[in-house]
Amino acid sequence: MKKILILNGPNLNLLGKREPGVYGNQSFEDYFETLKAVFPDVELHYFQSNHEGGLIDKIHEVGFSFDGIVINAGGYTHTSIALADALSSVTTPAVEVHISNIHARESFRHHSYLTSRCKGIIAGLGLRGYELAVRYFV
Ligand SMILES: O=C(O)[C@@H]1C=C(O)[C@@H](O)[C@H](O)C1
Repeated sequence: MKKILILNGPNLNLLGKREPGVYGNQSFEDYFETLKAVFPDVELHYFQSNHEGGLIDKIHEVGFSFDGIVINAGGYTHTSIALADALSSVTTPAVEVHISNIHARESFRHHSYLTSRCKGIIAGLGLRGYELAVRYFV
């Protein structure tokens, strides 16, 4: 059975309440239940942290045994060389996801330190982007 980690960064614990016009009105916990039903034969794991080091530790934890990482690093996408290095340090491939279209937003969101360390990026498709990213690995 394929093992996939969905890794969410800062402020994504507030999905459903946080800027619903941008990020939607569904919590990730609710969405994750739907996602597990879409992929009954995949071992889906979900971890969220508001702390850069917590995200890095999780990448180290799964990065030599899991089949894929789906990462939405939130704001750390645009700032974290350490997270980019963590993705480069492990063998598990990653797909980057953003709920919003970061290229249609403020210019500071247009650059990602992570994309060059990922197989690809899905942005602007809402929570559906996570499903599409998991589908890449199964
Ligand atoms: O669209 C998203 O999921 C990303 C989520 C965030 O929290 C922002 O900091 C990013 O800039 C965009």
